Amino acid sequence: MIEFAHVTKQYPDGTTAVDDLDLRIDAGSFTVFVGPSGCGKTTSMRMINRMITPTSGTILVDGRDISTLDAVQLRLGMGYVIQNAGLLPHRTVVDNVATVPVLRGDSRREARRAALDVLERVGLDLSLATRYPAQLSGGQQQRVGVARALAADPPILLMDEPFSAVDPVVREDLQAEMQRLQAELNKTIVFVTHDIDEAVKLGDRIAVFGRGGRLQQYDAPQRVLAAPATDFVAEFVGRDRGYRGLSFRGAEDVVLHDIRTSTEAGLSELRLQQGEWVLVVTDAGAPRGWIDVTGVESIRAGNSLADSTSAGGSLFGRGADLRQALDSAISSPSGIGVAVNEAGAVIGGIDAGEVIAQLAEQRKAEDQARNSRHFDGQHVEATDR
Ligand SMILES: Nc1ncnc2c1ncn2[C@@H]1O[C@H](COP(=O)(O)OP(=O)(O)OP(=O)(O)O)[C@@H](O)[C@H]1O
Repeated sequence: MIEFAHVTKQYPDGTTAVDDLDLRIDAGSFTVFVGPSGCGKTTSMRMINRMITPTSGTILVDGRDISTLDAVQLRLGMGYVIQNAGLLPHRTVVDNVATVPVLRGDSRREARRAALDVLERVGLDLSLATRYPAQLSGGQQQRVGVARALAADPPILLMDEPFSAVDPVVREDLQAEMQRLQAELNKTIVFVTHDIDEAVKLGDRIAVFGRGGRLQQYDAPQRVLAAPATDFVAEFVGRDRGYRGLSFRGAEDVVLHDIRTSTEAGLSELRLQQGEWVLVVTDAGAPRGWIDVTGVESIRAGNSLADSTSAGGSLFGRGADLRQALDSAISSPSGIGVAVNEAGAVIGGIDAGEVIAQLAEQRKAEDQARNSRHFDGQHVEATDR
């Protein structure tokens, strides 16, 4: 467990970067520090590994005041990942990852063998292990950065905007990888980002920092979205917080309808009215794109399938949430969101109205549950009297 008790950091020029921070981070939790630029997230994180010393207050790790511990020993128990990975340019990937275990006293051979295991664990192709960092993509470098931080198997992982410099698609991959790794490793992770979507996606709890280094709210992400503690938090999480909140609601109760589908070979038989859409699928049932009457005419005129169909919207599968289901419907040219099974074959569709109806049902059930709790409370009070 990591505890901040009345921690303040003032820089020599008088800037208060962190103001009276009180925070308890449970062991094994994924905690995200989020907030706009300059609100003290990085300063707070760097005080955990003593790269920065607080002006006042105490930080405890597993009950021990870190100012009384040896800084080098302390850091050996904390992996540290930064933006752009911070790899040593003149060392190969495998030697970058082996750095800390070697410092800790492992033999180079042992450390390299362990490094290869960790590289595999973070999803890096082992053929890249003998390359130098400059010969990797940004996303690959970031995976190596995570592997390096994990190499000495520290109980705590500090990650400072680790995915900010990579493109959105790679970033989603890395986020998914982090979620998978955390489920496997159960580390205490502190993660800094200014991106509320990233915070909501990754955090068990998120700490929202405001201007002047003051903590505004420390809560589960769904609570931050549903009940912002201050106007600042409401403003920071943005106007579409209701939409983001959909990601905490499962789509398993949404009823799927049959969708009209056709294989490419079947298209010549197709008779469509204006405004009707058919989903073109492979022989195995995987979606290839939507086609309407204009597309069918285009096929008959000899154009290719790709030139005659509209690319499908996002797909959703088992375990999807309402946000993914709604996005699938909204992004689909036909207005129908497509659900697929694990093999990628179409199992049905929904329209946006049905997702909204599902949301209303879930809310009604929650209201009823809340009301029945109130009644129970009154009942207890009445009999107590
Ligand atoms: N060495 C320093 N000397 C003086 N002021 C500093 C120093 N380092 C940071 N600050 C100031 O402290 C405040 C908090 O900075 P910090 O880097 O912790 O914020 P942050 O929330 O991590 O921001 P960002 O997201 O931009 O990295 C800012 O006003 C910053 O300018």
